[in-house]
Amino acid sequence: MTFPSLPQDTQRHSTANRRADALMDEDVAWNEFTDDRDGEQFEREERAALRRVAGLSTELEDVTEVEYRQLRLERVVLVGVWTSGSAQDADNSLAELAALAETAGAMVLDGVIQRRDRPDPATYIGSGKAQELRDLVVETAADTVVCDGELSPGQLIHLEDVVKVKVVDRTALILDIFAQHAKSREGKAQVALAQMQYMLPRLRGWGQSLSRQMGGGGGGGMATRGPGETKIETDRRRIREKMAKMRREIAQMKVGRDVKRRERHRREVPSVAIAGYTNAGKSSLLNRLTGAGVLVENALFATLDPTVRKAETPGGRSYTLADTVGFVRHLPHHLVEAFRSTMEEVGDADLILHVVDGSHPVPEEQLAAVREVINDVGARDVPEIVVVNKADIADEVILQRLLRTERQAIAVSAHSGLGMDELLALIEERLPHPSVELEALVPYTEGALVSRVHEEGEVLSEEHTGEGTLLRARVHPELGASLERFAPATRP
Ligand SMILES: Nc1nc2c(ncn2[C@@H]2O[C@H](COP(=O)(O)OP(=O)(O)OP(=O)(O)O)[C@@H](O)[C@H]2O)c(=O)[nH]1
Ligand SMILES: [Mg+2]
Repeated sequence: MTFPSLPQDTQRHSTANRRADALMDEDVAWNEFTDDRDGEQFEREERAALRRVAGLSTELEDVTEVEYRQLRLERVVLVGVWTSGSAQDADNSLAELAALAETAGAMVLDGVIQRRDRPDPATYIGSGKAQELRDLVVETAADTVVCDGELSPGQLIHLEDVVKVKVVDRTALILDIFAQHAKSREGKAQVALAQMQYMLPRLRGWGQSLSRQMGGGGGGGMATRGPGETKIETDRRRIREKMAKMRREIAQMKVGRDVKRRERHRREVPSVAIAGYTNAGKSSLLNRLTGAGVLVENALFATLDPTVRKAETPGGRSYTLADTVGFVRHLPHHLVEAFRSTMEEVGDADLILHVVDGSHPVPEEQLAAVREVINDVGARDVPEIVVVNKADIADEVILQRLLRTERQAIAVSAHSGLGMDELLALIEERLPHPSVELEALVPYTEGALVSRVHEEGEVLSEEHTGEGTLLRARVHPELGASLERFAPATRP
């Protein structure tokens, strides 16, 4: 499946801004939400009931599938609540939501932002504004509203009641993109686990709606409980069982990866992890540095499965270079949890290349969002080089600002190759040095050992003598042990 390119449509953005202005005034009546039912709700209950039937009639695997297939969005309107920061921040956040929606395959028709202290506990935006949003939905013939945040199950339902089309939140959208992009068995399992975690509390919404429909609703025992609710209990239990099974499977897959990683450790091959915000150019950088041929796409989260490639410093030392999952602001917590084992690659690295898109209006926000996750997976102490990418199209002022404020930063372009030699030299400099320094006179019959010193260690000097190769080098302890017997006889 291919994804549409990111929104270049300035027309749409200006429409979105106008809309945003129109809705920007403080909504004073934010707590006027009441639970009055006026008959309109049946429409929503009907929709919920329809979705429910689709889920009921199939196996549990299909509940997940059905629910997420329905997220294949068509015509969407975006809505955000702006609680803090500048108007520009709010616009950027909505522009990012637009990019996410388009990556998921949706057509973005319009976007609105409401300024308020906090999201409305009942309907996310204020109830008055929700009505205006309903008008916008009708006017644009949208079939879905996407909210720029994580909504409670109740908020989703109440807002659906007002706008009368499907409402999804940022979390569901990101989960959906991840589900579309995961390729490996481990990646797919991780996403499925996160989806189930997200769905679990949201099944309750259907339960309430069904019990109301059935005239239930009280806290009665078995006898008064509607059949729908019983079914939901069964579903919940089965989802929990499936989640437990999934966790076990993921833990097993992790064992395989850990073994490989331990092997690299034993041989002390240094590891470099490429981390960074989604679409920053991480895969492009990996390709440029190693010719790896990893999928590059102008879409968010093109890469979900970590690719590890072998690379060499200009001096000939081997190291591994790993491409990783991109980060995004407000990455759903379930996903961080689910991808924890993958993210541990970053925590375990000897060096992080933190790639940031220099052509973004505020790259600092992306740097901060990524560092939050890096800290979260316990990689705080791993040395970092900030690689400011897309220098070919970046604003010079922003580039200079980043290079000034970041401790160790370098401007590059994965496209043009600008800065690559400097970056390679910098990586070599920052890689950890092997711990054993020694001198060895290796006979010419042991050429393989000399090659290993070049590949796995650092050669400080090399001299070809009558008796063999005289090396001064830094190597890891294991290789040091193999070289012990060739220690040159100490001269008097
Ligand atoms: N102009 C310019 N574009 C670049 C550069 N590097 C990458 N891009 C473009 O940026 C987009 C994203 O590149 P990727 O390498 O897929 O980014 P990524 O960080 O791996 O993205 P995800 O895997 O989706 O998180 C693609 O359209 C690239 O062609 C660069 O140096 N200059
Ligand atoms: Mg990528």
